[in-house]
Amino acid sequence: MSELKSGRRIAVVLFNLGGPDGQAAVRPFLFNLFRDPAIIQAPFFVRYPVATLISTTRAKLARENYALMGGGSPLLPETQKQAKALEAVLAQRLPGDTVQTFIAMRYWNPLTGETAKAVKAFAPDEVVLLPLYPQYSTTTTASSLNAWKRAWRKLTGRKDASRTTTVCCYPTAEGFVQAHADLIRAEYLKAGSPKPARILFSAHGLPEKVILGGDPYQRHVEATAAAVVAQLGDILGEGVDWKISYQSRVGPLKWIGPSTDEEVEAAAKAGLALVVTPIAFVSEHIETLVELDVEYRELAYKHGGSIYVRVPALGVTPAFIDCLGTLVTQALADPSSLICEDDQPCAGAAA
Ligand SMILES: C=CC1=C(C)c2cc3[nH]c(cc4nc(cc5[nH]c(cc1n2)c(C)c5CCC(=O)O)C(CCC(=O)O)=C4C)c(C)c3C=C
Ligand SMILES: [Fe+2]
Ligand SMILES: [Fe+2]
Repeated sequence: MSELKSGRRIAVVLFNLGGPDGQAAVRPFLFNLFRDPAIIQAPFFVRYPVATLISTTRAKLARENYALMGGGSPLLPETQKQAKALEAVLAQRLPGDTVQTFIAMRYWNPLTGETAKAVKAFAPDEVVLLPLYPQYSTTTTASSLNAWKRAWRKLTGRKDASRTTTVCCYPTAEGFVQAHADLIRAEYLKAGSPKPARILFSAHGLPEKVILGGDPYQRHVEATAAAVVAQLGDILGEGVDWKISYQSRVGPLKWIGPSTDEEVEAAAKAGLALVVTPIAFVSEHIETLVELDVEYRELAYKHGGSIYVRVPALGVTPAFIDCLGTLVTQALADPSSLICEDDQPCAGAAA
């Protein structure tokens, strides 16, 4: 029997939010985002007009911001690089199997339904769902996984011969934490080890009511930051501290805090060098390249800050890709090993 015949066909589906691929896509992308019940918790007849209104009013500013990155979001090309790198790692680790990675975006191409068709055409024995959201949230992870479940069920119905395994979250996974710590240390040293300094872990925010409703995201972000801090004993301490803050607030609701803009302003006024690290995004996109690199940098300088260092997103950092590879092989070997790491199960654990 040939190696291929005896091996499994394994589809690994990477999930992310997606971003507009050009100026014309900005409004429909925003519409898709705001009509998602995971983002706006209201009945359809309210959500639809609200999505139309917000996507129309927000589109102008959003287009200007996407124009700063060449017109559209780099999220898909960045995710494609991660998918290729992961495929190479898995080809080495699972030499008897045929592994192919796929990308399913929630709000722009390649949309989940199209990806599900491509995965079906691949005829997998195993499907591993791997959200590129290390910290679980109903607004991201659950929304993406639910969209997948709907699309996959519609395509395969009762004839699904494959087994699906879900990696629900990995806020303190070893290689993920190590990759963050190494990147932070490298940037801090490159800046000349300034003191006094603050490492600011900036995560995408959420409306407070989402957290109060039981979403584990903030708890997961805090767990990630604590795990990274535990690796940074050599630079933290005398004259160097750390804090978590939340960015990218949208809409009139109260969001969790402290907000990154307030923290940047406060640190700059206090004469602290800032080392800002995106802790909940695993690739570069509008929230890192515009919000962190342009808006908050300007804010820091405006308030007297002189050193503002931005730590790159993880991208294809080998320790991170290796960690994704481990999550996939663990999922294949023992799906029950994928319980949430703080022993408080999140909704995705049973998916
Ligand atoms: C941890 C990741 C993310 C969470 C949690 C999240 C929640 C969330 N986002 C919005 C509104 C917007 N998000 C937008 C873009 C965007 N957000 C994330 C990640 C998380 N969002 C990513 C990866 C991106 C894509 C960036 C790109 O390059 O295209 C946008 C569009 C940009 C803008 O207009 O600012 C909006 C709007 C809400 C309301 C929310 C939770 C309720
Ligand atoms: Fe989880
Ligand atoms: Fe967002």
